[in-house]
Amino acid sequence: MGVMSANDSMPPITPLDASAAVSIRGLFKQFENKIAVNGLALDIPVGSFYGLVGPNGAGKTTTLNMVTGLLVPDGGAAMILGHDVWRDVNTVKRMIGVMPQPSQIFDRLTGLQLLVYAGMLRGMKRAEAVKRANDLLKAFDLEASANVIVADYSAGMTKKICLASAMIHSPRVLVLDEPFESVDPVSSANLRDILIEYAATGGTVIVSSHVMSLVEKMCTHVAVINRGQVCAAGTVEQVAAGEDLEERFLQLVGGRHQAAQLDWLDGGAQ
Ligand SMILES: Nc1ncnc2c1ncn2[C@@H]1O[C@H](COP(=O)(O)OP(=O)(O)OP(=O)(O)O)[C@@H](O)[C@H]1O
Repeated sequence: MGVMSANDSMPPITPLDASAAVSIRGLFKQFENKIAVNGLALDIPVGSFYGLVGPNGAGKTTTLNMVTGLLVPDGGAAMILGHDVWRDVNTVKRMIGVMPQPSQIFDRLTGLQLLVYAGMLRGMKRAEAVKRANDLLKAFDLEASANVIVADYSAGMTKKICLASAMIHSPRVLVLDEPFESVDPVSSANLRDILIEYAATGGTVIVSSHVMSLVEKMCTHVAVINRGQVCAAGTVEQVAAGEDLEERFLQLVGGRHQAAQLDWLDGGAQ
């Protein structure tokens, strides 16, 4: 093997894939002196259930915010179903459903009102929005709380109403940041079924999650993100490479250290 020149270490830049649900090249974002996303490239096929995993601060949320047109990148390009995200942001926003953070919703509305509002905001007629809102409340086990204001929901219920509000306009791509956090096992199994069926019928789901067992169980594909770059991506089987996905994740991102470093903790002994 010859000596590597600077050019050898730079991967060739392949063009954006217009047939992908999401195609990203050279995405870059810096906050003051912190590089959050560092030349990230990824293709997410249509109909896939794609997991984004990575340690805290790896750049997952920053990437998703840029790809969904919520945050302007410092460099790079992204396409959703063939449309350039920043040149054509309104078209892109019509095609995607982004789960809002609980702090971003109008929580003085009831669950039903919030969903109808989300539907009408996307241009739906009130009657259709009400019908779909009721279907979603039922699917998400929230029927009994339809007329309760969202501020009085538990954390898991709030998460579910946020997810429902991202789905009401039947988007072609769903982008979900930590959708299962605080959601109980029964609800999360129901949500999983809804999302798997949505992907099986041609929708694309992108989830960021720290729960490796869930990613392994429900995702068709996974990308491991570390320090603002993709360090492995492909089908779950390809990335796991014959091992448990969590084990593989730990190998890829490193960072395990000895618990003994906290010897003062000492089981709480005085
Ligand atoms: N608005 C901001 N201002 C300054 N730094 C930021 C901002 N947003 C993110 N960062 C920094 O960018 C890096 C990537 O953050 P990001 O939220 O994208 O990570 P993440 O992979 O989603 O992490 P987590 O798994 O903990 O949610 C972190 O170091 C974070 O501190």
